[in-house]
Amino acid sequence: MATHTGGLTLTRTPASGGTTAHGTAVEVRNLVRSYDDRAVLDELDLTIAPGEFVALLGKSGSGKSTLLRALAGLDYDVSGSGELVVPENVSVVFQDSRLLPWARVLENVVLGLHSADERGRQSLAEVGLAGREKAWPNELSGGEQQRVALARSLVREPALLLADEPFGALDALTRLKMHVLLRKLCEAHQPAVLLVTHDVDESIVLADRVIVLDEGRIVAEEYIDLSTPRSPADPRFAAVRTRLLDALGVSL
Ligand SMILES: Nc1ncnc2c1ncn2[C@@H]1O[C@H](COP(=O)(O)OP(=O)(O)OP(=O)(O)O)[C@@H](O)[C@H]1O
Repeated sequence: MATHTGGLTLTRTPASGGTTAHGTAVEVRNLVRSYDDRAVLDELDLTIAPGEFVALLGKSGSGKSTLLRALAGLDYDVSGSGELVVPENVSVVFQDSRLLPWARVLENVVLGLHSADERGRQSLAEVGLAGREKAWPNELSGGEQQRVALARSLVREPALLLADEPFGALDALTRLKMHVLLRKLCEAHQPAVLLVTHDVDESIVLADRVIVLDEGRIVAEEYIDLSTPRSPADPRFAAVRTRLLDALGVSL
C-alpha cells in the first residue's frame, strides 16, 4: 500500500514475500528531506537486498539518523520528496534500549504480540538471557538491556532491522561481544539491516556493504568481501579502513 505525504511516497511491502517488485528489501529513490528549507538528504538513492547488512557511516550531522527515521516511518512532519519502498515489518533498535521500566523483561520482549511468551523466551535464550525473563529492566546491565532490545526486535522476525548506534553507549569489551551476537542473530534470522554507526571498525566487522554519507549524499561505498570472523589485524581490513576514513575526511 502506498501513502503520500507532501512529495514523498511510502510503499510498504507485505510481511509475507517482503521484497519489492525488483526483489530488493528496501528502495530509496531521489529522497530529499529538509529542515527549514535546508536539505539534509539530497536526492539520495539506495537499495538494500533481502538479508543484506549495510552499515552507514558519516560525520555528525551528515543525515544518517534522518535517513534511518525516514525508513522507520518516523518523522513525517519533515518536508521532503522522493520514493521509499520498505517492508511492512520493520524493527528499530536505538542507542538506549527504550525498555518499559514497569514491565518485566519477557513482557518487554513480547509487548503487543499475541500468545508469544514461548517465542519471547526463545528470543531471550538466543541473546543469552535465558532465566532472566522475570527481571526488571533496571536489574540488567546496559549490555543486557541492549540484548533485550535485540530480542524484542527479532521476535517480530523483521524483514528490515534498523539500528541507530545500538552499541554506542557500551564499553569496548561489551561492544565486541555484541558484534559477535548481532552477526550470529543476523545469520539466523536474515533480516536486511541498516546500521548507523560512528565506528569504522564496527562497520567493517559487521557489514556486507559500508556506505558513507556526507551532506545528505552517498560519497563512498565499500563491499566488504572478507571472510568472517574479520580481524582488524588483516591487511585487507586495514586497507578498507583507510579508504573509509579517507571518505570521512580523516587522513592518517
Ligand atoms: N528536528 C530537527 N529540526 C531541525 N534540524 C534538524 C532536526 N533533526 C535533525 N536536524 C538537522 O539535520 C541534520 C542531520 O541530522 P541527523 O540527526 O540526521 O545527523 P546524523 O548524521 O545522524 O548526526 P549524528 O552522527 O550527530 O547523530 C543536522 O544538521 C541536524 O541539525
